[in-house]
Amino acid sequence: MEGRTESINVLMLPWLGHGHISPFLELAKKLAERNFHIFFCSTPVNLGTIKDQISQKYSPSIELVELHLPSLPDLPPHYHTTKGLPPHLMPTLKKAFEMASPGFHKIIKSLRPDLLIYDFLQPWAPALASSLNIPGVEFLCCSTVMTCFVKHISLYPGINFPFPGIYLREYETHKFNLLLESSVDGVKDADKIEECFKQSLDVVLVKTFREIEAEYIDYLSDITSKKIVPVGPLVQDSIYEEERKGIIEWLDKKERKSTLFVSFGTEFFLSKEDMEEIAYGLELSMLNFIWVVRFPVGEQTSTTSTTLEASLPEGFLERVGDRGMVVEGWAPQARILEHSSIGGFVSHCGWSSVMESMKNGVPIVAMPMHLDQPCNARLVEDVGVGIEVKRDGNGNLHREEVAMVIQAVVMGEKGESVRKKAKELGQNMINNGDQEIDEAVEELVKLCLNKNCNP
Ligand SMILES: C[C@@H]1O[C@H](OP(=O)(O)OP(=O)(O)OC[C@H]2O[C@@H](n3ccc(=O)[nH]c3=O)[C@H](O)[C@@H]2O)[C@H](O)[C@H](O)[C@H]1O
Repeated sequence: MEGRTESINVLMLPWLGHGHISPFLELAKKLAERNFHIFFCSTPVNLGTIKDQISQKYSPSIELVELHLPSLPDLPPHYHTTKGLPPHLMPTLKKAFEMASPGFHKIIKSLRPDLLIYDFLQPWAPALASSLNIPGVEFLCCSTVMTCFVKHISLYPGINFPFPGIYLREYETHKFNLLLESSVDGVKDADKIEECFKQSLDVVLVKTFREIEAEYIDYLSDITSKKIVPVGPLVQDSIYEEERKGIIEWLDKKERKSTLFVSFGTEFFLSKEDMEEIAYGLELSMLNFIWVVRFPVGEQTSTTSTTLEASLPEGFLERVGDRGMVVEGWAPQARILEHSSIGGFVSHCGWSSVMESMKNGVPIVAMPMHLDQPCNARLVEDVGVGIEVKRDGNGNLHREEVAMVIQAVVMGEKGESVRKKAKELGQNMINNGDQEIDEAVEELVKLCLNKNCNP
């Protein structure tokens, strides 16, 4: 395949969450660098958040294609994304996405790409591609350990998962079962996920690398008929954001590895109880911290005076003073994690956050909330690059445990091996470069050759 002259046209359709859009965009950039032409399809509001990230270098090879969702009551266009979506509207967004399949059919018929790369929740996309004799390949943005865990349970109910380091705590099992039961219009998400996996042609692409997930990649290949192909960590390059420069200037004044970054992704909103225990835990830890606090769009404050302060313990901001910074809504996470003052990341363990922390050699204070995050947190501890904050038997956080784990990870003796392993793994990730993506490209080109794509 070396020196392939003609480009391969790929249509990409990620799920509508930033935690999916971002990895798909990073994959698009890697493929564009290797003579692929990408049509990146999502809703206007999602495309609006990434268009500035498609620099001159990529703009000829990555084209944005708008997918218009039907306008449903309660779901105006700025809600056609999971970013900031009030949680109760998630089923409506999933329904609207389903209803967009005729629009997607028009797009794929007019573009006639050589290949479709799709996500985990829309089996109608590969089905439409297949009806046009266009091969479809799934790209999973979550951890392979999670995919493995779910697949094992569905194939071998009652049999222990063969990796003892990965398990669910009692209080997580209920949420996990609800996740498996969640459905839209009577069709379970789990069935759509299963169908998407099944429809993927020969291979399934996964956002990971063998140093941390080889055993799960191999096990998943063994128990399914698919070749599981890692594409690497796909960690986004940090971009300078003028409007956030105050955050970097604040960090510049902190000592090396003295400061915690605290963030829980783009979809999750902390409960009042968790918010309180995390706040007191940060206060008790006596460490510097920068904490991203988010509220569903529409509940955000017009100033930082109302919802934000009302959601923090009384006098908290005054007591922590310049030791702490609370940022509402959004922070330049990639830039913060690469800053020399950062000594730990209090994270929900969303998969992109885990990859970014690892690549920057920042140890993780794991605080999983839901979805794949508990499995990701177990993996973080198993790999040895973080320590999890344990909840009590009812799933409640306690400030003393939060403070104790934070101190251990950032400076304590117990966290010394974690800090060392995090640094070592980050260095390896940098040294390994794009090893996985080159092998994945070989697989995609082979697939196209075999399917008479126009390579
Ligand atoms: C795949 C799946 O999608 C979701 O992702 P979510 O957005 O929660 O978290 P990440 O995967 O860390 O993705 C979040 C991404 O947003 C970036 N970011 C976030 C907040 C902010 O203030 N600034 C930023 O730059 C961050 O750098 C990362 O790239 C689910 O939770 C799930 O657990 C996860 O595995």
